[in-house]
Amino acid sequence: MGKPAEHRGSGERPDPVRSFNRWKKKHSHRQNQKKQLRKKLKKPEWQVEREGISRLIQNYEKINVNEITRFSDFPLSKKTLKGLQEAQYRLVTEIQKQTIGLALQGKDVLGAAKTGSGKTLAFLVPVLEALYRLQWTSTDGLGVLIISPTRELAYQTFEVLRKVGKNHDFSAGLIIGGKDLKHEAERINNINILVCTPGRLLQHMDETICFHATNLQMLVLDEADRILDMGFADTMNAIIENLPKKRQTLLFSATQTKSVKDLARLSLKNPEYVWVHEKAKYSTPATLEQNYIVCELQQKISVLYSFLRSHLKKKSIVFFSSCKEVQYLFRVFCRLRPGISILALHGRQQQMRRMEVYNEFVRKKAAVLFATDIAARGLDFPAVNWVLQYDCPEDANTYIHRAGRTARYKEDGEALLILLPSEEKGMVQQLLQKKVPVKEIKINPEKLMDVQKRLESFLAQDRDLKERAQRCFVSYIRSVYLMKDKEVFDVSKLPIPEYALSLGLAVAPRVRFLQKMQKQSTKELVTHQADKVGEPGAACLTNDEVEEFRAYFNEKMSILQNGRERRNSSEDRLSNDTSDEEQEEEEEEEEEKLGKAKGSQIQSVPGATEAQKIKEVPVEFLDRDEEEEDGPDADFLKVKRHNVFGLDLKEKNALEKKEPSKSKVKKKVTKVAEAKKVMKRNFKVNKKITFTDDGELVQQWPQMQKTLMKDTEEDDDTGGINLDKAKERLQEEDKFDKEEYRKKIKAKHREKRLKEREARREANKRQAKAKDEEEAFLDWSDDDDDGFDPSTLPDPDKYRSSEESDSDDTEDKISDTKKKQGMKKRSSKVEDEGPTSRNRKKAKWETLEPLDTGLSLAEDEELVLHLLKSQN
Ligand SMILES: Nc1ncnc2c1ncn2[C@@H]1O[C@H](COP(=O)(O)OP(=O)(O)OP(=O)(O)O)[C@@H](O)[C@H]1O
Repeated sequence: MGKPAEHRGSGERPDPVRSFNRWKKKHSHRQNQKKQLRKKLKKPEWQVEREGISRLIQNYEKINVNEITRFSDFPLSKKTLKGLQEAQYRLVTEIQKQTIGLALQGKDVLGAAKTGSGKTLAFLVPVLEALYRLQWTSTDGLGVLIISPTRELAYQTFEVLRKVGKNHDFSAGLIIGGKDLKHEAERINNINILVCTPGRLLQHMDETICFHATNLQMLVLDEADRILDMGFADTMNAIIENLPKKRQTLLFSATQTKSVKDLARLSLKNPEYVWVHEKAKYSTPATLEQNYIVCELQQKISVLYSFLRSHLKKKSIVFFSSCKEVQYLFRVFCRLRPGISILALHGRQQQMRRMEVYNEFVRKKAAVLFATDIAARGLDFPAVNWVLQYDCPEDANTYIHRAGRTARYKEDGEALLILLPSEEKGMVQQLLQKKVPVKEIKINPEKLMDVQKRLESFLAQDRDLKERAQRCFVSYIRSVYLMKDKEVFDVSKLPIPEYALSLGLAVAPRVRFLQKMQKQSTKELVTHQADKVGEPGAACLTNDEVEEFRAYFNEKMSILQNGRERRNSSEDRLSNDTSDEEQEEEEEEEEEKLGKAKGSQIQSVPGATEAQKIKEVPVEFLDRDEEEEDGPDADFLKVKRHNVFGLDLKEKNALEKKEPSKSKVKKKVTKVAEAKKVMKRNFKVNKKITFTDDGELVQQWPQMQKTLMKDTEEDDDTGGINLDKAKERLQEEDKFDKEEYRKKIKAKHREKRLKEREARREANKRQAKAKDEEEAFLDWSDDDDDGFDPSTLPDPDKYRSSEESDSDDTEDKISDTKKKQGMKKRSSKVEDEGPTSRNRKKAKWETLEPLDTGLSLAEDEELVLHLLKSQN
């Protein structure tokens, strides 16, 4: 093949193998020559890299934001671009487009963009490029510090960094606490890019000897406004003190801080402020549908349950205001079995558990995550359909971050906010001001499932769960009480007893801070009134004014009074800080006084069943099959589009107000009135009676007064405490007790003497029998001598005191006396023995106190004479 036909026949065909070998030789020679030439011309790798870097730096100035659509349009290193491509990031988002260029140019940047818009890459790409530019190595130490407000967010950022930076040679570390500090300290010095939480970082700055940040090139604050707010202020100040002033700083958040003070603290140099959605109509993603419902506090659990039942195939996050709420409701909902897997994430969990939950929720397709605000910022759980804000967020910014856990990067999502009637006005106003488009929707009352009874039964069976419910109760009320925005959060408007019932608690636990608040407001009121009275020319209070004051006071204090009433139940006592019992007692005393001052204004807690009735009005009980699917319940919130039933919760509540239930119109009963009622009926409250073995009745509580004074009956009718009378009565009681005690002791002594006499008589009889018996006894005493231990002897002092204190021990003491008599006998035997042994025994006995037989002197003498006689 390949040769002309005429040559074939002639036989001069060249050998193809030979010609190939010839060609091969030539070719390889040429290749070798080329190689050698290239080798001569080739620059070292570092040099090539450096040249590449300088080309990149030159291109930084040429970056034109308008021309950028892809990451590759930026002058980025091949290693970074490769990492981005491998992670499927090609097109840039708006915040990435606008900030990466500025950051590459070495400027300080404040970047703000809606949730889920890709801020993480907007700072990670410049981070990698910054160190690449400087050809950073592990020996150069810490080059970039990325601070996140929560452990989960730091972990997530670290994971993204690992993904996009995998082609670089830098070392990256995650320092978030919950792990061994020593273990971290060993590695921290080799880390080039450190992702951390503020607290743990400061701990290392303080405690890890070799750790320093003197070479730091860049500081990144993710969720900057959160990190710079009051909660982290001190920690951040301390961290910043340890950082070099000459560095680049990047701040990112969906809700940006503009506080000049904060920025000055961070020593930013002419920062570039980039708020990509500043001119957008809304501050939340366009793909996020946002609604709110208004419902009573006591209905919330049922609303949540009904919501979950109607979204069984969705992925949702439910936000609560406190860890203890999450802890309790997580347990309760697991028991309620709504038909969807439930997870809980809060700050009181162990770090390992937090990570497990985080990863589990990332993996799940349909699940619900009960979380506190630690999950509100930055977390990027994939494909979350719903965000339900069970408790009203602290402010509009918190709302934006929470809601932003759904509808991320071009995805759809829905957010539902549950508001109490008292929170609605203030919160909705704030949201609208922040350009958050929220609409009110209604719950379909027919789909609302009441779970209170089930909760009650869970709590009746499980004491631990009950305690959790109590903690949840206090914790929620405290969270409302501590909120800064008093226009939205008014603790005095919370229906406390009804809320307790809705958690399954029959009695609302005591809430100490409310009591303190009560005291404070009382003081304020009193001073206010006193000022009024003290004013020159101020008229004395009229009856109307007194009534007005009462009404005002009543309204303000009703919650606190309810709390105090409940506190009387010892079983349901729940103290927030149980450290100071005395103080508690003082407080109780003061409150007693306060109670007296308030007189008949004290409002009683509505009975459990009554409150339940009120609560149950708008709720329909639907006993549904646990395993029911999405279908039948799916229209739980559909009424947002059409209020098909023409009746919403608000209207129902209004109806309720028009036709108040019996419990509502019921006259308020004061403690005094209740006590009088009880007395009239001649009841004895809280009386504990036990029966002795002989069937005798013994009243254990309240302790019976033994010295009944004649005027007791009269006194009781007057109500209150007459201190003088009480004192007298106590003294009388004291005398009576002493007298009784003396009698008891005398009787005991008498009994003892009789027994002794009896014993002596017996002994006389026996002596008369024979001397042999006596010798036998003495022999036994001698045999036992070696094993004798003086410590077994009764302590005469003890004997005396115990004799006085406990009559039940009489028998033992008598036997002790007998032993002592035995000892006396033994000692007389010792007299008969040789000098050495006698001395030894003596040494033993010398340590003993003179024995007290418990007999009178005459009787003792008689006994001794008798014994001597019998020995002779
Ligand atoms: N250029 C991109 N191309 C494709 N996906 C991207 C890009 N940038 C970011 N994403 C994806 O968008 C999602 C949201 O990104 P990111 O978590 O950075 O948002 P964020 O703005 O920081 O949100 P938040 O304000 O809630 O913290 C992530 O899943 C991320 O992988």
